[in-house]
Amino acid sequence: MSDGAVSPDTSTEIEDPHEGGFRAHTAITTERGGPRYGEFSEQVRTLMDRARYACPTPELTDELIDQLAAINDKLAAVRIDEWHSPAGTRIDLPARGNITLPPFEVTDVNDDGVFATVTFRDFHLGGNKAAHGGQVAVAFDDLGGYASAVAIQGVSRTAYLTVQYRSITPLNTPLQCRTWAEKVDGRKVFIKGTIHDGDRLCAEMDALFIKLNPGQQ
Ligand SMILES: CCCCCCCCCCCCCC(=O)SCCNC(=O)CCNC(=O)[C@H](O)C(C)(C)COP(=O)(O)OP(=O)(O)OC[C@H]1O[C@@H](n2cnc3c(N)ncnc32)[C@H](O)[C@@H]1OP(=O)(O)O
Repeated sequence: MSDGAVSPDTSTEIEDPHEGGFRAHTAITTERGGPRYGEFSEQVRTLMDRARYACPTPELTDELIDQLAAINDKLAAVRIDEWHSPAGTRIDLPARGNITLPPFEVTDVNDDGVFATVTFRDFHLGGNKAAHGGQVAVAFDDLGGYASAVAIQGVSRTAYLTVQYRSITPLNTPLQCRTWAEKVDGRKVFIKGTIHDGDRLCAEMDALFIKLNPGQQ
């Protein structure tokens, strides 16, 4: 750490023996970042929402830059590796606490796949109040990876992922996402997915995930 500051979190920055690019033994947690980490994530998302639609005066922009720079300095001082950060490992929070994903809540995992409620926010705007197509693919990639992990009980990477955009995917609306393994052929896991707004199909996914070999990055 360049400024000599020592964060309590960095004490957990230990090398974890692992089998590939995605670590099979990434420690999931409900505690990292403290009991209010979910509120912190929500504030970050709200910041992105507000920034997306804000038109600040030049004076307010100056003020915000200073405030955000101060916040960024505080966060830089507690930077940690991806395997131990709360973002991505807090399984009690929407999208495992990963603020880069459209927030989703997994509601069921069973033989029919992974079922989740996903809500695209203001900052996922593509245009005319619809979600950006790339953000729809992000949701599918993560929840498709989840379905692949369930199917093979291991880690995989996306080889391809195609999305058919069937109708507008609305913002700020809880949507029903389902992803499931259609077929497993050796290391190849063929994944399908849908996102619905009620009865209306918004988008469909067709993807191939490849199970990583031991030691594969
Ligand atoms: C409670 C907590 C739950 C936690 C859940 C966590 C979920 C997290 C979810 C996060 C999710 C995030 C996920 C992400 O974001 S992953 C990030 C995005 N993906 C990547 O960066 C992947 C980049 N590509 C690669 O690394 C390699 O190409 C891979 C690993 C994919 C395959 O290279 P590898 O050298 O290993 O394998 P191979 O080349 O011998 O191929 C093997 C077989 O596959 C067939 N093949 C390969 N590619 C294609 C293709 N494009 N179309 C059709 N077929 C294809 C191939 O013909 C062969 O078939 P066959 O000859 O055997 O029949």
